[in-house]
Amino acid sequence: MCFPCTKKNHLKRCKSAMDRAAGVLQLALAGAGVLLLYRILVRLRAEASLQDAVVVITGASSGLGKECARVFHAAGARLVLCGRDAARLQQVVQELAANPTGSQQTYAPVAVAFDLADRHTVDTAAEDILRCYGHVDVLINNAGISYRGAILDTDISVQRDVMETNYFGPVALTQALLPSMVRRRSGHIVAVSSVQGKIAIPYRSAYAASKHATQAYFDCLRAEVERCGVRVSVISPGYIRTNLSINAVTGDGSKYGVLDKNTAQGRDPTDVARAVLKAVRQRSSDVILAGPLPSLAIYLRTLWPALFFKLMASRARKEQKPKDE
Ligand SMILES: NC(=O)C1=CN([C@@H]2O[C@H](COP(=O)(O)OP(=O)(O)OC[C@H]3O[C@@H](n4cnc5c(N)ncnc54)[C@H](OP(=O)(O)O)[C@@H]3O)[C@@H](O)[C@H]2O)C=CC1
Ligand SMILES: CCCCCCCCCCCCCCCC(=O)OCC(=O)COP(=O)(O)O
Repeated sequence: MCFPCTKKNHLKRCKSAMDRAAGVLQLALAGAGVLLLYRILVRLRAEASLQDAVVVITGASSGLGKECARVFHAAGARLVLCGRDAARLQQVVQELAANPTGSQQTYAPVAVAFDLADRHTVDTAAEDILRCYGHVDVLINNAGISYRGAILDTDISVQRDVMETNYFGPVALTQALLPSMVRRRSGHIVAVSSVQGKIAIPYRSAYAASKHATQAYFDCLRAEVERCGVRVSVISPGYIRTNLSINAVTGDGSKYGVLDKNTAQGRDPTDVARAVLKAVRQRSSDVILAGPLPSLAIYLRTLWPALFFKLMASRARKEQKPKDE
């Protein structure tokens, strides 16, 4: 009796079917092995790519930018660190230069200080950046400011100022550096956006609008320059433990000056910087670094907008200041 199928006189046919199945299984295993090997090789090739790479980081004087500087420095990148305050940048340069890491060859970073919100300085800064090493491999548009306020109480100049820093500044720097990347048919542009580039939360209009604009611009750019060998990643983190909320502007342009609970309890900036490094290594297009609730909110905004808007209106009512009532 044939053991596998229990039919009498069936052993021969059944055996050959089993042989065939074993052959198919072997082939599948071999295929999976080749695929795994290929992926490991692709990964190794990508992981090696940051040694000596010229990486420009804006907003490198504090928070996420400073942590990005640390992790890209440790990966062997040649850094150009940007921010408004030359002295704070110099401090980061010295900290990194004093910290050679492991067996990796590291380089002392260079600092280029300029104000992203000043449209007259960005082109000159881009020329200074290009003069450092002759080209740029990775541009990380990280600098940004936050905002707190009701639209009714917010001066239009504040709406414009936040857009200048968070949107037009990075766009101007990107467009100034892009032609050289396209000429070399190589480069990677990262935009640090936010969960608020995917969903808009009440009393954050200027910030959320600037991040939505960032998402849209860099999505367009990704599609347009892929054929030129230039990659684009948009990173959308949830709360990160930095001074962002302290530096936020309010409706009248004054500084908010408070470390919000959400920000204080946010992710470790080093972890987020590692995720930025991974996105560059893996050439990821769009990365959301958020917990389940914000991620669910992003899906809800697309799949059930009416419910999302109701939840946001209820949030706005709860946050409403007494003077608005
Ligand atoms: N913290 C959070 O919860 C989250 C942050 N993000 C994003 O991460 C990015 C980094 O913010 P984070 O590290 O948290 O905040 P920080 O306030 O610590 O860092 C902001 C950086 O931007 C620089 N900067 C601000 N304005 C300008 C300007 N006009 N020109 C040039 N540089 C400027 C600052 O440097 P200097 O003042 O010396 O010029 C500083 O280095 C931002 O784009 C933010 O929107 C996204 C999601 C969550
Ligand atoms: C099932 C869905 C329920 C809806 C819940 C809404 C959840 C909203 C999550 C919001 C996450 C926002 C992350 C923001 C990250 C960021 O950019 O932070 C920078 C800020 O300045 C944040 O300002 P905030 O005033 O919001 O602290």
